[in-house]
Amino acid sequence: MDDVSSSAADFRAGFACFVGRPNVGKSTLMNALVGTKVAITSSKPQTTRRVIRGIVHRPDAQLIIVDTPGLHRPRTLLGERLDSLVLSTLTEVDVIGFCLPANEPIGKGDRFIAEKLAAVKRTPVVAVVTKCDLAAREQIAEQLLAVSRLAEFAEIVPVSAQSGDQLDVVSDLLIRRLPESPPLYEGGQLTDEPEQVLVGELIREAALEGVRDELPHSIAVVVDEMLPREGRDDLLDIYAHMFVERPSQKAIVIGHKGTRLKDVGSRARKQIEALLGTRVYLDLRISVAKDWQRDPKQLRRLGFYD
Ligand SMILES: Nc1nc2c(ncn2[C@@H]2O[C@H](COP(=O)(O)OP(=O)(O)OP(=O)(O)O)[C@@H](O)[C@H]2O)c(=O)[nH]1
Repeated sequence: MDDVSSSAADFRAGFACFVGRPNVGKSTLMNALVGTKVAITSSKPQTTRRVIRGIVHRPDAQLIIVDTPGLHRPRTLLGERLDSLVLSTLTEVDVIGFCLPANEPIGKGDRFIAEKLAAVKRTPVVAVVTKCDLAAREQIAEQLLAVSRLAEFAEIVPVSAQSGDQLDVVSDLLIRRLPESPPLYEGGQLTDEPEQVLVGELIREAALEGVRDELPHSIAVVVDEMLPREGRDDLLDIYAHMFVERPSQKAIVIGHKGTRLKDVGSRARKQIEALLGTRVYLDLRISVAKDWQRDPKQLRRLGFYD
């Protein structure tokens, strides 16, 4: 049996979140740290709209990662809500990881976030220089220097989520800033995001595939129901609704004679089956919810709470 009393004394547990411009590799880094795919990654910005937690379990610590959407200037009501969500997350966590890619110069967006972070005085910020596999050694060195001039950071650490290089160092640096505390979650638990939300994200990801330029942020997904098929323990019925803002967008998602929608459904179904480890029947509908991004009532219905 483990000696619980002695290990509890040095155990650390707490919360971290990653911020950074869209597309800097926050979700990929979190997934790599946690070791399983819980957030959605894509090559286009702002796919992460919800706070998703992944948990790193170590013998000496438990690091609960809250993944935040890209911090950006508000453009729509949805944008404003996201930003206030991000800012309230920042004050609630024990440590913040500020991601800046190694292969792009520091820009306006990074400076904007650095300013916001400077206002959150209570929480230590570790600057994480991401995507180091994409940059040469000198470029990484220059970036580390540039980051050190950007603001005061508790630490600056280079990492590649792709190659796995320095992932353990990132964990260590974050964990060092957590309070001494017994574990907050049971062992083996990887995420406390309700499965329904993850399933919705997978569907949204499949629906955006190939049409991101036309419909960048105009698709929302609500999973109405997930339940085992009666008399079967190997099949799950999932009923989900996609919402777009205009009839023209609906036509794009459906495609010629419905071929695209069918394709979206089958791609999403495969991802969901991989996530849940069971066979899935997916009933996927699409509706127009006019200007849902600007309408507080619709936003609440679609799961974006105040
Ligand atoms: N080569 C390389 N690519 C990476 C690495 N980390 C992320 N990427 C790629 O960069 C792109 C963006 O990564 P995400 O993890 O979705 O970025 P994000 O910051 O979470 O983006 P938002 O959700 O838009 O805020 C994806 O195409 C990733 O595959 C890395 O370490 N190396």
